[in-house]
Amino acid sequence: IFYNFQNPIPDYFTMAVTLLIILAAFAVPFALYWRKILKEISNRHRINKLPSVNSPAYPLVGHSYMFPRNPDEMYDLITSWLKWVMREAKQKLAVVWLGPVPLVAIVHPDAAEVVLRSSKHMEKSFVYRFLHPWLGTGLLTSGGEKWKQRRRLITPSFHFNILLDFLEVMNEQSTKMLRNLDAAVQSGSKVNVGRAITMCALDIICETAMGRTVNAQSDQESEYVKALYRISDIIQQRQKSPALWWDLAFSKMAMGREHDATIDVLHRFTMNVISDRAQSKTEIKLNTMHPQDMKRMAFLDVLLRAESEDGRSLSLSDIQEEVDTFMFEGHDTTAAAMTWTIYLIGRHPAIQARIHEELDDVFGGDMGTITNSHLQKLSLLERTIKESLRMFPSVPFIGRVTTEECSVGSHSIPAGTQVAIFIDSLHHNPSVWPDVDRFDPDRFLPENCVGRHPYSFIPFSAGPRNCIGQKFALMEEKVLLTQILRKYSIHSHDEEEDLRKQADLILRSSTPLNISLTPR
Ligand code: HEM
Repeated sequence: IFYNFQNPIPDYFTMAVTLLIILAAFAVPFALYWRKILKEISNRHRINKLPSVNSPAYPLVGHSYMFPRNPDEMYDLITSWLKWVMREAKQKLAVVWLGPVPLVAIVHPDAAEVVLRSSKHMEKSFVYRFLHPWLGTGLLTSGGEKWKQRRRLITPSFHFNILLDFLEVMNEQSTKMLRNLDAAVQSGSKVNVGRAITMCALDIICETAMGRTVNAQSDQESEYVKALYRISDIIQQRQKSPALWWDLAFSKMAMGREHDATIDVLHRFTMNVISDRAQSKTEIKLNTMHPQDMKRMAFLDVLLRAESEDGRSLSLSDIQEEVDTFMFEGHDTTAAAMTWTIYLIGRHPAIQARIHEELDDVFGGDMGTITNSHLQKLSLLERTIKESLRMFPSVPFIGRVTTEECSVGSHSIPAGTQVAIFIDSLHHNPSVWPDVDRFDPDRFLPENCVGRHPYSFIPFSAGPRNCIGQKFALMEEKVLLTQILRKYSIHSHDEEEDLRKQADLILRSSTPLNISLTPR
């Protein structure tokens, strides 16, 4: 527009103005954001010095040109890259470029320790934001001061006395599960062990978190149960498909509207339960309660009585965030872990025979209530649970953002970097675990753990932001597995080589596991 076609001799004034406008277009943002821009350039420079995976990354698209069309195959691709990083490149971390955004993938305990042990890198990465509409910013998703206060307030809910009480719920619900399995075995119909375990774990978490039974094992049509499964599905699809990331556009899509309606069902249910329990709660405060008064309290009841040092308590909507978080974190994780354990036991008859022997020693054929003193004696079962969490960790990776620069050996990770600790890869790192693909519960015998890096086995994460529910999870796993194994022999028909891991929010098999039960 500044060029005069009638008179092609340059108009110096116009040219000067044009030049000034172009300079201003660059100079103004630079003047405003020069610190940020220089920092970003320097960060990119440092990230480019970090090891990467065995495929080239290109400007702007990064490694995304390699990403499979089917998002379910994405995990396979990343884990195969990380296998190369551990085995061939022998590195502790590697950068994967998600388009223009670098993600530092951690596969070695030295690097995991740097991120997890510090109280500096506790902010969660961007993928957790898809959980916010449902879970708000509860313990799992919050950060900073809010997380610290909540963690302090919620920790007493996992007091040993309260967990012991939950053993009663676990016994009752798992007896129902066994009855359902017995009926299926006797009728000769195909037994879906994974489904039976999952519904039982759901009944347990509903009763322990909210003090309310949803009877998932008998009523699979419950509106709440259906909503719980649907929302996990939708969130998983969102996480995997960048096309669904933009909130405004998503809210206009059919899936977005279903997402909102489903969350509405979940929130209405939990808020009703919370309001009911709040009205009926006694005025006794948690720190002045006698253990006897705590009998059969749900997490929710404990939260209603929780008080910080300065006398502040949680509001009903704060409690809702936490109850929803327990519902999300507290059953699919344990159900996946138990299903994998059953699968592995069914593939390894020699280990199964030893577990049966241990159960016979402890119970002497008694099929009655399982007590804490029984659980303490089931050391092989516990090692088997750990080994299966090593091979198939329910939470296969966790994401953080570094809040300040940190170093792993000679590598430096700048502040503000997205980091993912690939627990599944770290648990298969041959520099830590000899014969990584072999199922061997005796790796966890005390004498075999001597000298092992404390961050080499982290199914429940580690450091200040580790899983608050790990004791609950191990107790539940032992109870349900004991119920099944006291009575049945297990046979798993799928070969290990035919399994495909699918990592959404939770690590599962991409197809239902084919497992049969025979009375012992
Ligand atoms: C086998 C079962 C389980 C596994 C493998 C597991 C694993 C994990 C992992 C890896 C984290 C860290 C997540 C992150 O940093 O993003 C976590 C956090 C958490 N888990 Fe679990 N979990 C299990 C069971 C449970 C149960 C039964 C509950 C509750 C009853 C629970 C409640 C939580 C909560 C509230 C957090 C957030 C803790 C915080 O950030 O302070 N988990 N879990």
